[in-house]
Amino acid sequence: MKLVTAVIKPFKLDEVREALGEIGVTGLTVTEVKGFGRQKGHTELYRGAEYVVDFLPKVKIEAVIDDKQVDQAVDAIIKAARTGKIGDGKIFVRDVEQVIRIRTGETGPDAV
Ligand SMILES: Nc1ncnc2c1ncn2[C@@H]1O[C@H](COP(=O)(O)OP(=O)(O)OP(=O)(O)O)[C@@H](O)[C@H]1O
Ligand SMILES: [Mg+2]
Repeated sequence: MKLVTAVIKPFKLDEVREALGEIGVTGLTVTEVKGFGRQKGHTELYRGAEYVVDFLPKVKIEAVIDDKQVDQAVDAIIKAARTGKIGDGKIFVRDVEQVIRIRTGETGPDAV
């Protein structure tokens, strides 16, 4: 199992959620976050130097996904979240050791 974390533009949340739903992703956690990438959010020129003036609002989506579906999920996120403009976001993929469904005690991929 992998944890797929995507930081995206907030207005793309619905499209990404739908795209993940279509490929059978069963659960998601969504958090409002702020961040910056290579352009360092809004930048401002002051005496010839660029200064960071803000973090930009983004939405972070976290989904634990069976290994077999990870590539499909990443593709779906890219397709739904991409505008082609700067700040479209990033996707991080990490290994997940264990998942436990609290109600039933199921573990591993059955609990996802
Ligand atoms: N290296 C990173 N580590 C953690 N979070 C990051 C990293 N890079 C980007 N992010 C998060 O993703 C958001 C969107 O990043 P963004 O798409 O601007 O990346 P970028 O590398 O600047 O690409 P682009 O040139 O397309 O804008 C940031 O606001 C930040 O929250
Ligand atoms: Mg950027």
